[in-house]
Amino acid sequence: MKVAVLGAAGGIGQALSLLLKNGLPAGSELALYDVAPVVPGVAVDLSHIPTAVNVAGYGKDDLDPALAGADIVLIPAGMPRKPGMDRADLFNVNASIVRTLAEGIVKNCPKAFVGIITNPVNGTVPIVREVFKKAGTYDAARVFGVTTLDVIRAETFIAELKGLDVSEVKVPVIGGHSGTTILPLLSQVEGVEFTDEEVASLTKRIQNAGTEVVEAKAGGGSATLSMGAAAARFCFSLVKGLQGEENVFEYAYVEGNTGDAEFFAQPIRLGKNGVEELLPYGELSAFEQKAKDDMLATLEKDIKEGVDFMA
Ligand SMILES: NC(=O)C1=CN([C@@H]2O[C@H](COP(=O)(O)OP(=O)(O)OC[C@H]3O[C@@H](n4cnc5c(N)ncnc54)[C@H](O)[C@@H]3O)[C@@H](O)[C@H]2O)C=CC1
Ligand SMILES: O=C([O-])CC(=O)C(=O)O
Repeated sequence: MKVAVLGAAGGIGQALSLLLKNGLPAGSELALYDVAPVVPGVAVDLSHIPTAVNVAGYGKDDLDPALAGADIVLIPAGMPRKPGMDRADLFNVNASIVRTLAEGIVKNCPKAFVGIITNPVNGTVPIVREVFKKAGTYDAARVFGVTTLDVIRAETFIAELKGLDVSEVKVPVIGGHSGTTILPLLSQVEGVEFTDEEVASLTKRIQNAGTEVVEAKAGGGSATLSMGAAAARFCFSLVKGLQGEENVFEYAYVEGNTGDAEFFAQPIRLGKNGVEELLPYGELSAFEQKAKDDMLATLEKDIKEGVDFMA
């Protein structure tokens, strides 16, 4: 198993790479690519951890060897938000970074599973699709916008509020990955009752959780450690699917079949081909239905921005 992390020297990249070094199956290869000159040092640093995962660092001119033969590519490369910015404000800088990296994937590992973390996820995932389509290598079952952070936040906040064991709390989060496009389905959380006020305030907190971190870091960036944990969880699920394990489920922003928007986070079953099955998100409460109806225009605009960038 070879996993490449593109943007590996950044805040997310380093946290994620640490978790992968400790958690990938024995014999795996971890390829760390970044344009920052510190990346070989990050690789040397990690290589001193005693696990049977081989780590190699690749500098800015070595995208091709970093990607050669990769089974999974995770992309946290690009600029994070500062206070006062929306994720959409990152589009101009990050769109071309994602395009270049996607072109590298086409050239070196067109069959890899690709997890896109770079914001704005609503628009960067369509860019990757367009690059792959142009090259004739697109397979919707292998391209994922990573929205796992929304899921783990929802689980954490609900467990805290209700005094539950967080490992037992499961929360569907559908839609996109910014503001109101993030839609937690609190009506489907098993064994918990919420008042209308709790539904309204929890939904808002989950939607604004990224901004909560951006403001707390006060100009020092956005979520990196929780995102590292979220991306590692998603990667380990991809690995389990690839290894033939059954019943591996996650939520991700994919070109799916909900009929809501071209790309939409929905439940998926993972397997050897990536998305093995697209699952329905079930029944929505009146509150959730309205929230979904209200945000679809924003999500569609974000998707169109990504598609238009490649036109
Ligand atoms: N999907 C999600 O839930 C989340 C997404 N993010 C996004 O992840 C991205 C990265 O965030 P951080 O790690 O905090 O930023 P960071 O600034 O700490 O790290 C970004 C890294 O990308 C590298 N980079 C820039 N251009 C590159 C290129 N062309 N090729 C390879 N590497 C390149 C930089 O050198 C840097 O090391 C941001 O766009 C951020 O908004 C952040 C949190 C959650
Ligand atoms: O808020 C941001 O800019 C980073 C992010 O996507 C998140 O933390 O969910």
